Amino acid sequence: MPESNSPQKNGAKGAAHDVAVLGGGSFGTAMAKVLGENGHTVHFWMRDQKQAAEIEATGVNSRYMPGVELSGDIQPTTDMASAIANAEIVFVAIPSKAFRAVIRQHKSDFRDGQIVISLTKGIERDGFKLMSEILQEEIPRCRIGVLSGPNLAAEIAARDLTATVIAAKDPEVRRTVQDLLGCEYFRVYANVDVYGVELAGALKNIYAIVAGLAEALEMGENAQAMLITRGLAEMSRFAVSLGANPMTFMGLAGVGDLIVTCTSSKSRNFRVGHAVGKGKSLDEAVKELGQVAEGIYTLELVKEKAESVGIYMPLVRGLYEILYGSASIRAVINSLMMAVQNSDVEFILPRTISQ
Ligand SMILES: NC(=O)C1=CN([C@@H]2O[C@H](COP(=O)(O)OP(=O)(O)OC[C@H]3O[C@@H](n4cnc5c(N)ncnc54)[C@H](O)[C@@H]3O)[C@@H](O)[C@H]2O)C=CC1
Ligand SMILES: O=C(CO)COP(=O)(O)O
Repeated sequence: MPESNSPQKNGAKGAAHDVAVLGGGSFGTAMAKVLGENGHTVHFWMRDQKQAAEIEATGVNSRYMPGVELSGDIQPTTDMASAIANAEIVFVAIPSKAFRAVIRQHKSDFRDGQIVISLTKGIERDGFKLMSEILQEEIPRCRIGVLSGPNLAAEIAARDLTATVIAAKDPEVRRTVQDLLGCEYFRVYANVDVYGVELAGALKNIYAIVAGLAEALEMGENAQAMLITRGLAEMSRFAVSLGANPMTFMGLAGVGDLIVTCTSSKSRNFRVGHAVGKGKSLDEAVKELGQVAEGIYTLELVKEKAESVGIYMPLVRGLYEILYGSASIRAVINSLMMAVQNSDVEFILPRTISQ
C-alpha cells in the first residue's frame, strides 16, 4: 500500500500490535480500517490476488468498499500462513459457508494461545455449529472470542459512531480486543455469554429479511415495531432453549443488532427481503445483491432446528413458506395475525401453547 498519512491513533489507548484480518469482503475491510487507523499493523488476508494488488497499490477495496481509503499500516496478502504467523491476534470475517474449510486448511499455522476472534454471523449446516464452535473444534489450542453487534460495515468505514460486543470466557481476550479496537468512534462492550452473543448475530438476519419484506409492502411503522419485537421474542425463545442467557438479548448484540438490521437499507438481509417484497424471486434478489446475506441460509437451518426441538417460531416458519414454499405473502401475514392471542413477554406470563 502506498505510504499514506501516518497512522492516526483515533484516541485509541492500547499499544500497537500486529494483527491479522482474514476475509477481504465488506466487514473484513471495515475492521482492517479501524485497526489500521488505531495504529496497528494489519496483515489483511484475502483469496483474490487482484484485489490484494489493488489495495496494495491504491489503498481501496473497490469491489466491496468503493471510495473508502484505507490508511495506516495495512498489508494486503494472499499468503495466509504468513498473515497468521505475523499476528498476535487474528480476526476472521469469512462467510459461514467457507469458514471451516478456510480455518481447517491453515490450522497448523495457528499458535498455542493465539487469540482468534470470529466476526462472522452465521451457522454451519452440519451439526448446527456456530463459528466459535468451529474454531474450538479446529484450533482448540487458541483462545477464542466472538465480536458481534449493530455494526453495518459502511457506517464503521465512514467513522460513524458505533458500538459492538466482544464475547469471550477469558477476561484477557475481552480486554485485548477492547484495547485493540476501541477508539473515538468505535466502542467495545464485553459479555461472557459467547453462545448467546453469537446466536443473536446469526438469528437477527432472518428478521431483517422479514422487515425488508414488510417495508416493501408498505405495512406501516406499527407493523415494523410489531415484527421487530416479536422477532426478539422468537429469537430469544429459541436461543434460551439452546442454552443462551436471555439477558444477552437486551444488549447490543441482541436488540441492538436486531434494530439496525431491521431498519436499515444498508443491511444486505433487509435488501433481499425488500427485493422479494417488490416481486423479485429469491435468486434474482441474491444475484442483484452480489454480497453475502447470511440470513437466507440461517433461515433454513433454524426452521429445521426449531421443528426438531419443538420451538414455536411463527415468523421463521412464515418466511420459510414465502421464500422456499408456495405460500403467498398475504396468506402468511393473515395466518400470523389470526393465530391465538398470546402473551407479550413470556418470561413474565407463560405463552399459551397453540401449535
Ligand atoms: N458487512 C457487514 O456489515 C457485516 C458483516 N458481518 C459478517 O461478516 C461475514 C463476512 O461478511 P462480509 O464481509 O460482509 O461479506 P461480503 O459479501 O462483503 O464479502 C465476502 C468475502 O468473503 C470472501 N470469501 C467467500 N468465500 C471464501 C472462501 N472460500 N475463501 C476465502 N474467502 C472467501 C469473498 O471473497 C469476500 O471477500 C458475514 O458472516 C457477515 O454476516 C458482520 C457484521 C457486519
Ligand atoms: O450484521 C450486520 C450489521 O450488524 C450486517 O447486516 P447484513 O449482513 O444484513 O448487511
